[in-house]
Amino acid sequence: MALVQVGLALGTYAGQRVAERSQRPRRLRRLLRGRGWDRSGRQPDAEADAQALTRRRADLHVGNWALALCVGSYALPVLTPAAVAVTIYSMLPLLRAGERSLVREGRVGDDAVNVVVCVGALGLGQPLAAAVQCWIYHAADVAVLGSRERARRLLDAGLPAPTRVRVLHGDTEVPTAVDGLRPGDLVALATGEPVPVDGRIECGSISVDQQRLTGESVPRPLGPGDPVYAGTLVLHGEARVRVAVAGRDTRLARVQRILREGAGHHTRLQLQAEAIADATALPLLGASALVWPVIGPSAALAILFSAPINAVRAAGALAVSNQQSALLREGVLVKDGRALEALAQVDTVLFDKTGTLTADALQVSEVIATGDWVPARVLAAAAAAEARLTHPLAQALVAAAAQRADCPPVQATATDFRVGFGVSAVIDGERVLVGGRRHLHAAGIPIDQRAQRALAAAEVQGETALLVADAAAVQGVISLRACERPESVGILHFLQDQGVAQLALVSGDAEQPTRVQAQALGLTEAYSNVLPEGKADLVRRLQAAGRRVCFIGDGVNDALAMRQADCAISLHGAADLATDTAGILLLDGGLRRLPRVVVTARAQQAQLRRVLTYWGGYAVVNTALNLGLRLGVLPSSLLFGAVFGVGLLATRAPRLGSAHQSRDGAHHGG
Ligand SMILES: Nc1ncnc2c1ncn2[C@@H]1O[C@H](COP(=O)(O)OP(=O)(O)OP(=O)(O)O)[C@@H](O)[C@H]1O
Ligand SMILES: [Zn+2]
Repeated sequence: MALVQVGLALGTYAGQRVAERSQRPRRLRRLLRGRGWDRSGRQPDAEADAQALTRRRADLHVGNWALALCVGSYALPVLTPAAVAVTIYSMLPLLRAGERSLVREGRVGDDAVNVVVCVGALGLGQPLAAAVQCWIYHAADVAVLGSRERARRLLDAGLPAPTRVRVLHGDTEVPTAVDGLRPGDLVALATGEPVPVDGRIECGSISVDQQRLTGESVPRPLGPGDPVYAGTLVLHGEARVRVAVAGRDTRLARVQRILREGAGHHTRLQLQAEAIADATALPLLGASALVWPVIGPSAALAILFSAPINAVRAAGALAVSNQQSALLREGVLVKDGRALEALAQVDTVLFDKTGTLTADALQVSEVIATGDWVPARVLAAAAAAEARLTHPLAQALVAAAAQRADCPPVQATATDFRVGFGVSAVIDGERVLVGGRRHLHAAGIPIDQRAQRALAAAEVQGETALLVADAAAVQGVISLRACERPESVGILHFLQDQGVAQLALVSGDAEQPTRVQAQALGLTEAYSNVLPEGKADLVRRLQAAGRRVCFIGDGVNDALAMRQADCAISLHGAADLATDTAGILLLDGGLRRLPRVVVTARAQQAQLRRVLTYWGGYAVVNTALNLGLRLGVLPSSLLFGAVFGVGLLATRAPRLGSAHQSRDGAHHGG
């Protein structure tokens, strides 16, 4: 009877494969047609995953029935044929996975173990054990794919998604589809409306809820000139917004794309667990065959339940995606789960100076003329040369010039920016340089005594001093002050308390201001005059000395160092997501969430370790019970099912807590 069941299972599988082969051309055609029709802009891989999830859910459904019928057949033996049939049907995906890894990849891995267990259990006349094994296989798949899908949907859920907006043509409002918006269009926004695009307010004032994008739960008042972003909501007021980008290019759309791409990554710990499972599959099968004559076929087969890789995979994926969604609700975008994993291990944190530990915006505190020019001309020339740059120094100069009545705007041409040095431009036919000492040295322009003194005077106060020169000599010194972020000192203390041994400031600025800033923050280590490649070298040196380095800074300017670091955190906000190299982005542009990220990273690591210990413990117990007490296939499979259920519940539990929190947060936000 049992052998008939095995024959039936293998026969059904073979039949299914033959039928599939004959259908393939038709499926291919359907697939091609599907591609052509798809204009929704969704990523094909996301779509494939969504389809896979639907299929796996159906498989799990069959698994449920198989389980129920097998249990039922103990009370009602007439159900046995149906139970066996449904169990065999539920087994087909496992057989296919086994065939794929064995035949196509030539690999004896966990899939092969699954097949042996299922077919073996049928052969021993224990369809229930086979059904349990199938059910766990399907449940784990659903959990993994489901958590990936959840990570993707993270931003969609509850997101205001307008379809029509009011576009202004002169003074008349024309209802237009969001898809038809173009950069430069003027859109009218009023209370209660979702912002459909990224743009700037032209007139009016509104307060917006941007919790979805930055985790900020307090409404933010905005006026003319302020940027607004798609995915936020107008809580109050009216405004006209000039569209900068719409559709697929908005910050929101880019965040969603990143989430989609990142959702597939596995953490190192997960990969390790899978590697172990794959490596132990063959020895496990061998051992089982070896002890067969001693402990009997049932116990020998039951030992194979000791490779719970599907369960480990499911628990790992759940742990990672849960933490990721909890963080996103607070405005922290984890692009890559591996960055969070690395962060848990970090013992050295390097900070960039401007915009990281200090506020983004600098203020011009003094303009000193040291040559023939008047101060206003020094500032006007500097502002003109920097006009097109986004560097914090450039923005400060431009803002300062705009505020002074005696600084009429002048035109610069042929501007050239050299990272870590400064800019040069041509103004009224004359070459002008703006930058630090390095920049002038490189251009061969001498720094005279007066300029030296002005530089030194600014730098002892911790200010960044820029030299402004024409082709022959220095014409003036502009000093800029950065305000510390109020939260910086507390956060540095927190990191020290968490056992981060080394904290240092790394800056391209001159020695004196860097040191003064570091002292003000209570940092004992500071590296100054470091160019971008130098920052990457520093990270490499520290790593060679056995350190695990986290670099926190501007994800675009410090790209080299960030790529080299074990973990990179960017405070660049989401302004330049596409070019940002950091694995973790603090979307509100501040450091306030950093402690939360560190705590979460460590919690996740601890959770993944617990998962591995839990299943490792189970493997040992199951092996011992079968070797010692000859537990057998059925009791062993029931034990497996019970341990799996408890483990899954334990992994899911924290999610309820964080979902609750976020609902509260959203409530306060409006
Ligand atoms: N736009 C600019 N205009 C003038 N000088 C500049 C500009 N950008 C950089 N510099 C010069 O290069 C130095 C290093 O700046 P850079 O932003 O590359 O380094 P950084 O390490 O990011 O600085 P920080 O630590 O202050 O953030 C500045 O102190 C300044 O002297
Ligand atoms: Zn910087």
